[in-house]
Order: sequence, then structure tokens, then C-alpha cells
Amino acid sequence: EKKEKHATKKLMKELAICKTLLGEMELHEDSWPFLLPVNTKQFPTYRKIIKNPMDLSTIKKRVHDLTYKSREDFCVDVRQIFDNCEMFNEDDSPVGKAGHGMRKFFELRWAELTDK
Ligand SMILES: Cc1ncccc1N[C@@H](C)c1cnc2ccsc2c1
Repeated sequence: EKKEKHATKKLMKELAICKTLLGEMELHEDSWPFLLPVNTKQFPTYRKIIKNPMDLSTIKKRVHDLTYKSREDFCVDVRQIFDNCEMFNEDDSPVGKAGHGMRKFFELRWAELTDK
């Protein structure tokens, strides 16, 4: 059991990092396009082009539901948001620019929060 307790403690620490980062991203001025799932009525082609839709509210639910088994699982979903954004939006569009800004912010903070 000792090993198990250790793993659980490690996961809890990692999820705390994810919660911190998620909170900071939600407050970021460039987060507005990513807060909720893209509305397919507003963007009918979206589901055709984007195979793995992802957004911050979905990630928040997964953190809360303990879906993530490591901070890496969390990171994969966050990066999916920005990859989808680049796929669907022009770089110089408002949403495209917001995606680049958010990715920059995330990657910097992610590196800072990684154990030195
Ligand atoms: C991230 C993303 N990628 C592709 C399409 C949309 C979005 N975001 C939605 C929220 C969005 C983004 N921009 C606008 C502008 C008017 S409604 C609306 C909704």
C-alpha cells in the first residue's frame, strides 16, 4: 500500500498544479474563445474539420472528476485546444491571435511549474 499512497500523493500534487494553471488561463484576457465548447450551430463546419474538440470547461470537469492520471494527460488536452485553434483559424484572425497568445502563456507557466 505504501507505494499506492505515494502515487496518490504525487497525483494530488500534480492535480494542484493543473488547477492553478487552469485558473490562470481562465483569467487570461485571451481565453474568451476557449472557455466553452465551440458552438456547432454557429460554426457548422467545425466538427468536420476538428476531430478532437477541446475547451477549458471540459478540462475543468476532467480535473474535477479525476479523469487525469497525471499532469501530462492534462497537458495533452490543453495543447489540443491550441492545435484545434491553429487548424481552424487564420493566424492573424482575432481567435487565431488569442490561441497563439494563450499557448505562449501556457507553455511558459507549464515550464515554470515543472520540478527543477
Ligand atoms: C476557439 C474557436 N475556434 C473556432 C471557432 C470558434 C471558436 N471559439 C468560439 C467561442 C467563438 C469564437 N469567435 C466568435 C466570434 C463570434 S461568436 C464566436 C465564438
